[in-house]
Amino acid sequence: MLHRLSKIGSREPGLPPGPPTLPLIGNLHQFETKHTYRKFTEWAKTYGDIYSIKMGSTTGIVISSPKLAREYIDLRGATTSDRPPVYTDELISGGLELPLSPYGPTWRSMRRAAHDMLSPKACLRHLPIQRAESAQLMFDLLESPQRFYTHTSRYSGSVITSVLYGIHSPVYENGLVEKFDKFTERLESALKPGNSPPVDMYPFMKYLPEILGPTPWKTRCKEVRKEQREIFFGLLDLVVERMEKNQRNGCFIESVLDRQEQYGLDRELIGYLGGSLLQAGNDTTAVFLQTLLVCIISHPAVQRRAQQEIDSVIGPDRLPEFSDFDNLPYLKAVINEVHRFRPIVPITIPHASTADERAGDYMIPKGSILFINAWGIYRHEDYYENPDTFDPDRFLKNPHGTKPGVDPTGCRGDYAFGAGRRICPGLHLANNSIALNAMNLLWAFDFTKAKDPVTGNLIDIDMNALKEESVLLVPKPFRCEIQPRSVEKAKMIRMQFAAAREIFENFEHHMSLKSGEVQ
Ligand code: HEM
Repeated sequence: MLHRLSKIGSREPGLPPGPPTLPLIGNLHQFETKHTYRKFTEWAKTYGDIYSIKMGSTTGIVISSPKLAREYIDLRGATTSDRPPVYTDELISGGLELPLSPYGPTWRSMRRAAHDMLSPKACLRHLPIQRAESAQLMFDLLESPQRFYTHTSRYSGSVITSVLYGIHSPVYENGLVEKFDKFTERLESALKPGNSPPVDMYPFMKYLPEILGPTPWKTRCKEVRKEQREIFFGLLDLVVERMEKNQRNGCFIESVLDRQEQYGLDRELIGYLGGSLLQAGNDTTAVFLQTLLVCIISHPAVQRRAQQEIDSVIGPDRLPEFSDFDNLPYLKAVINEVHRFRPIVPITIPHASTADERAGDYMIPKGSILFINAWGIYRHEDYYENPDTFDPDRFLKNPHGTKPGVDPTGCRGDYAFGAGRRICPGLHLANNSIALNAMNLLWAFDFTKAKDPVTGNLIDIDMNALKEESVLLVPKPFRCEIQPRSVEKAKMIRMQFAAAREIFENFEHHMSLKSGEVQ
């Protein structure tokens, strides 16, 4: 027994190398949960593209090159697509939230249904919603530019509530999107590793506190579970109610309810399927758009060049169309560079292995946690010239943005969306939103640093100021100036927004239903 205890935390023979460990805790003392991606990237410079860390008795394998991500995650999907157990999530959602659910039949049924809404072809059907919502985003920015933060959040949330539940969210404050954002903060706090004992690494701790006294972290999980179920199943009931009143609008949950036997999903799973897509898709696009703004305001020459390209292809007399994006190589390069420079989920969501695997001379044991270090991949000096510099041109010189002569195996622009069988299923929907809004916003507005009212000096944006509580890299709200580029463009935006009413009406039936607290 003592011998077994003394081995906890130490690196077993055959594992890839890694930082020195301490008994019982392994490497846990060496990284804070807040900026794990930075520590993981620093270690990759010392221990290589694949190394191991110990977290108690659990083994973590950190992968920090495109080649190895392809080899171990993409190509070995059959054994590297599980998720590590998260006890707090089990208490909250019983493992039914798609992004954290174990790799198995339930995950497969949910993922198959999600694909029917999120495949590239299905996403073309969602473009009218995205166009209308983007028209509202531009209108909102004309009316109250200083609230660009909540406007982008409303955009992102309203697209996903419209596509999933057929619910347009016309305002942020006191509406469904704000309610859900606030709930997400409570959920993230309940799931945050430091906010509960490390029960996943030391499972006996699950039972200890109950013997010793109150367990506020468990109480918090129960409260979050109750709130989550009220939201998820409240939204599901709203769709059912609307269908009973013959007020269908072709949303995703309607089609899942129509085909629930074919998908093998009961009411419980449909509730969690819709809810987890809402959870995963609600704020991610907004965070990307906020990050894009941070980057272009801090790099005015990049903004000017993207606007010049848009002006030469689209001109001042019409708004951009989705099809214009193919003719805007520099804007595409800017978007790729934002994903590379600041992947908003910097170590993606950890995968877990379900069988022993060999990695060259090393062993990856079954049950290891696999970290795809997207931040480290995109900061890899063998692959990228000056990786810490924001430079969209790298993607014009090479489709992967890499240095000349680099082996392109595994090089992709979308590690920000993860890898393998768990890769983000929302990436096509997100990419369409990003393309549309990047074109619209840069066609319509100039984004500049704010001026200090006293000194008149321009106020720099601190690119490293991030919201502490989120698991995503979310820029802290920052000050900036947003001006329409001409009076004529402002007029066109107002007309486009007025025309969008026709689309929105179809997604506002819920406002006449009795469960009308959803706004
Ligand atoms: C810029 C926007 C987005 C980014 C950067 C992003 C990023 C990610 C990442 C890194 C993962 C983990 C992948 C892995 O485990 O390898 C993920 C998973 C997921 N994302 Fe996204 N995402 C975005 C937008 C969306 C949207 C709009 C939706 C929904 C419509 C969505 C739904 C999901 C779901 C359901 C999963 C879990 C997949 C699974 O475990 O099988 N995401 N996303």
